[in-house]
Amino acid sequence: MLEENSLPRWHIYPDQEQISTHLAAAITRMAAEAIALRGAFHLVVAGGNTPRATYARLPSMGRDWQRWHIYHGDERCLPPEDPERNSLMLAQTWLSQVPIPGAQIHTIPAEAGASEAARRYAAILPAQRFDLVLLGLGEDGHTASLFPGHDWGQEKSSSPTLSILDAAKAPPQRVSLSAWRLRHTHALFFLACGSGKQDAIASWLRGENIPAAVVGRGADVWLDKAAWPESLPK
Ligand SMILES: O=C1O[C@H](COP(=O)(O)O)[C@@H](O)[C@H](O)[C@H]1O
Repeated sequence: MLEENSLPRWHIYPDQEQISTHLAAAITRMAAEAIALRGAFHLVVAGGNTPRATYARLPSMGRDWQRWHIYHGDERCLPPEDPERNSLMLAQTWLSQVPIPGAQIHTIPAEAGASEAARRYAAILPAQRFDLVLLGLGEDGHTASLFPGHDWGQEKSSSPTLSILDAAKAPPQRVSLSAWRLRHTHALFFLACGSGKQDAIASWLRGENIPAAVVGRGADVWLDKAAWPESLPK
């Protein structure tokens, strides 16, 4: 269970190849545990580029696909066929190759615009905790589409989905699950690879008020050596 006040656990791997293999194995293990305990696996997926290699390993490692339910942590407000859509990346790397029922793949209808899509997505989210939330890390410390200097929806009373109209990273219009909804989960993983993530990791370790640190209290953080700040011991 996610501890409100505990520190993250840092898991450092030599390279992205190894991290992807171990992370895909951990996801499929958690799926098997959730299915054995609760009959289903409710997973929130990260967008961006970093998780591609992990997702590409899942078709050959996962099983019981009929019991998987997929949600997005965030989406960019672009047409569904735009190469920058997180849903397209997920379909191309993983979901088109496995028999998860279409009704259990919950894409954010971001092409409808941020406000409308956030409103519609809030209505389909389950009341119970997710089993696993997988998140990425932006170079500025953002996670999902929760950006520094914005409202992250940390309160239980906040809307579970947020519409973002002026994101610091393109495209400016996005939809994100709130910080509270992302933390309403049995387990929380972050994935960060590459030297571009060093500054964000250093801010997190210094205890700065960045979205990843706020959402990631008590999380497991999977990273490669290149993402670990050079000034700190590995
Ligand atoms: O814009 C986004 O950025 C983060 C990080 O992406 P990456 O390409 O650096 O891995 C991602 O986790 C988020 O889902 C995405 O929409």
